[in-house]
Amino acid sequence: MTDFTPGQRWLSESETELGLGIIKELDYRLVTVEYPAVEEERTYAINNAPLSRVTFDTGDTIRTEGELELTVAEVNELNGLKVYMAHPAGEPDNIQPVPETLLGHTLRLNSAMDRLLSNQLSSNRWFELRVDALNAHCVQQQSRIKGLRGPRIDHIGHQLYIADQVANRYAPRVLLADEVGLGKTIEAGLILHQQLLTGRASRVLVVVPPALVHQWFVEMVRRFNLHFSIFDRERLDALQPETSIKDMLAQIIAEESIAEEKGEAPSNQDNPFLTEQLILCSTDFLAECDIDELAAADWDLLVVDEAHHLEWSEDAPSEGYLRVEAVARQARGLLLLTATPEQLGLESHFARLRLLDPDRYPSLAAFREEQSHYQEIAQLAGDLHDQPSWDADLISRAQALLPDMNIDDDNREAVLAELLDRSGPGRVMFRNTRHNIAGFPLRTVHGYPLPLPDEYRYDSDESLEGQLHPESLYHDDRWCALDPRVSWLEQFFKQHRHDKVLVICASRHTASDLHAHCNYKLGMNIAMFHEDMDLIERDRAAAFFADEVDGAQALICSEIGSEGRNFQFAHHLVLLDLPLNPDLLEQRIGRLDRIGQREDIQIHVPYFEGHAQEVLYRWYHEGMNAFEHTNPAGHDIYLRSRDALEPLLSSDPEYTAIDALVEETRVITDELHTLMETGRDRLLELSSCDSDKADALKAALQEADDSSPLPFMQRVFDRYGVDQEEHSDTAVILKPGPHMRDAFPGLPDEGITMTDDRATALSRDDMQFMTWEHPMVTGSMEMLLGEDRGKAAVSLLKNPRIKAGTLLIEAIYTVESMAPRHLQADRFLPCTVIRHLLDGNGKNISQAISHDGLSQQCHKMDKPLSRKIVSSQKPLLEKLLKGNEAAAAKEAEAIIASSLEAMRKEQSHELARLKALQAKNPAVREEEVTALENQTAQLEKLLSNAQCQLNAVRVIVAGGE
Ligand SMILES: Nc1ncnc2c1ncn2[C@@H]1O[C@H](COP(=O)(O)OP(=O)(O)OP(=O)(O)O)[C@@H](O)[C@H]1O
Repeated sequence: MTDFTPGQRWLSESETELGLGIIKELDYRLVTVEYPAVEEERTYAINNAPLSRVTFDTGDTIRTEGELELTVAEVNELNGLKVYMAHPAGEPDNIQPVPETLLGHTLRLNSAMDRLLSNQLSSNRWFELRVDALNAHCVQQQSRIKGLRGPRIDHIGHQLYIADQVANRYAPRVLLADEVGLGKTIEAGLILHQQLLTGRASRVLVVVPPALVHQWFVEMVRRFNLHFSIFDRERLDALQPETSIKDMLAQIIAEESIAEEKGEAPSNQDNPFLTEQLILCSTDFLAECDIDELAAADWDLLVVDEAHHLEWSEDAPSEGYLRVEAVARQARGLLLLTATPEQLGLESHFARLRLLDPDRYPSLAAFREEQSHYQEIAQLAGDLHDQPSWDADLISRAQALLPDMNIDDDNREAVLAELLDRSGPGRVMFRNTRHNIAGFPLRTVHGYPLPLPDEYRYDSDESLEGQLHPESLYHDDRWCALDPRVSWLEQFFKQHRHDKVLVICASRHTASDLHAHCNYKLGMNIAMFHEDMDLIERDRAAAFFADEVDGAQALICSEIGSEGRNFQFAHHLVLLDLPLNPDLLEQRIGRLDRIGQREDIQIHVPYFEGHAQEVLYRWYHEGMNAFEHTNPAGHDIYLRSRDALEPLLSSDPEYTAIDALVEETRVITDELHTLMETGRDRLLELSSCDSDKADALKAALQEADDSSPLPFMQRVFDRYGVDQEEHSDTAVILKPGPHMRDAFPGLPDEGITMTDDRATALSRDDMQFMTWEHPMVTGSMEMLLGEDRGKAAVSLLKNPRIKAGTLLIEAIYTVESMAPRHLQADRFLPCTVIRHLLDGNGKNISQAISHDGLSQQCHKMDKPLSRKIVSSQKPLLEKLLKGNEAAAAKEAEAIIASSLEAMRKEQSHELARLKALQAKNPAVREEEVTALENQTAQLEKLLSNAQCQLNAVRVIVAGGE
């Protein structure tokens, strides 16, 4: 077993990018290593920790924490720790003791050169595979469309645009508010995928209504390869260690008293939410769990779906809102999803925006005030967007709204972005509408007036609920026998025998009575979906409805079926009653009117004549045209027509009064639509999608699809012993081969079928979609690059035009910064490859001969001969490689300088924005400005210290023909 001593310096063999580790803790089984350069820790099993001890010998150069470079003159050891006696170059008398604990945390490794010179050689093929993996890794890291190419989705412009805008942000906080069914879940998935793939996030909590837990879980695995753990009460109980109450109390008291002594919050180490990185839970679970514990679980991103339920008012914020707020305050990033952000009114909408960006939205009064200027801003933003010229009038209007900004000819785009950000809903909210996306199916409504049965003639003092849903006053299903909607539905099912029909009604009692009636009395086979069923029953019902061959013709669901679910395979929607809330109506229609719907949508509304139901039907249809078109102003229309509407919902409304209501509603609708189209919605349209950029993204993704990883992976499979079998033109079957020594990333024992063709992947859920972002591909690249194989090789060059015996060196350097993940330094400096090809005089001739061209002529050289060549040429090889270090470093300097420039530009822009907000809003604290400045200083230091390392080297000896 290896002997570890706290304080010793070790290097992770598989993750050298962590820098020089320091042994922090040990027990009989585990060793914990701290990596100060990246502020991370790892714990390994002692008996197979992938660690190498780092020590230095006399004559070596060491670097101290304070970046002092010293030459080792003598090495001493004290209690298992090295103490280096070292001096600055050229000052041999100035000896200073340097305990190894004080060594710098980054390490300039030259393992490729060391391996070459010590004759630890790999074959030519391993070298080529390593270089190809390295190049591919760098291309992926530098790609503009990183994170967008792997998901199994169609390329839809507005989604890609939003994902691209948001995913590249540091700890994004946004409201995804596209209209119903336009793909908010997909946008959130794209953002998560990108953030996780780049390491910007690693801990994610997703909270969704109970009815959507399973759908989210499946969608995340199927489309994004993201495996969430579902947390519920049972899982939490199972995670709690069995402790007696006495032990538990003793433990709590002990922890609290220690924490109190140290003035700290209680320890997080038993927090059950830290046991998984990706957690999915329902809003019900959120309502009952220990919210402090959940909030303390160090989330990089919190995602809340159907966020319109977070109700808030200045005096009485809802419990649900407060709980989300508790987690959102501590989580670094936050994504809120809702198609109907104003469903519960402006206050709640404001409160959600404030959760996202408290600096930008300090008070409700200021928000109201800001909204009143939207038209003026939208006018200017629209002119900036539409007009080619940048005339004096436009400049002076822009200057008036952005007084602190330097406005000139070159920064038109920046001015528009700044305007949308500071004065419009800009950076925080995205909303795409059917109005700005072409290609959606038509919606047609069919009203069916039916006679009101005498049994439903209630007094006018009956509750609104009773008037709207007369069947709800029955305690059993007798109403089914007398309600003409039921016999109408029966006929409807018969006439549409071959169509799928979704039936939505408000209450679970109505749904289950109707279901029982259709199934047991009429002998039909219909599915049901309501809140009293457990999650598994509901998902089974939805799957039964979706089944094209043996499935149910219809699904009858209560209001919970109107949110989030995907039923676009049906195009007939029956609304057995109508909700009072226009946004809820939009949610209902949205089950069918969503991406993937291929037919025009038929909405069927049976209603009672001369009854509240007719009032609602006409109010929606004739007053605001809400069935056939999405209605962005629904909530406001409701607020303004409520006083005229509600009295008519009691019994026997006058027709003249209904006509008047309809007319009044039409006027209000026109007015509000015009206001929105020229104000808020125009601003949102400008900030939510830029079609040129979306088209460019689609084109880039198409190009990326054309460069499949399959040829590279086939070489990897060969090297690691994975069996490959052709499945079809576009797919391959992979299985562990008999000679495979270790597990291969992402390859199950029973094998897997993969396709690199997007269309096949979209139609075949049983296949994995192989892209450069698939976990099998990223995992095998990580495995390959973490190995020593391929770092040093010797090969034989067969080219008749090159004299036999000619020696070349192909040196592959990488430039990378070593920085804590939270700084995301790779935004500015992604891993970059520098290739030099040296001739025998040390001249770099890489421009003349490419790596691929050279590789075609490079062949295997047998091991004994390779070793002989290295041994005999060692001084020359060392001289050439050491001599070239300065040239490589110079090239790296230019790369580092441009990364520094990009970083300074971006950080100063952020700082200017924050200061501008601060001027407008005293809630922007000085500490935030200081934090940003500190972050910039840290990035400045870390990027300046980025290293250029020899990552792989090949000696090439020409051998004639
Ligand atoms: N890019 C895409 N490729 C393939 N399918 C997609 C894509 N975008 C959306 N879909 C499908 O369209 C449907 C609607 O998408 P999604 O559920 O993300 O919409 P939403 O805006 O979240 O809906 P809601 O407003 O109802 O919550 C889903 O079935 C989804 O799988």
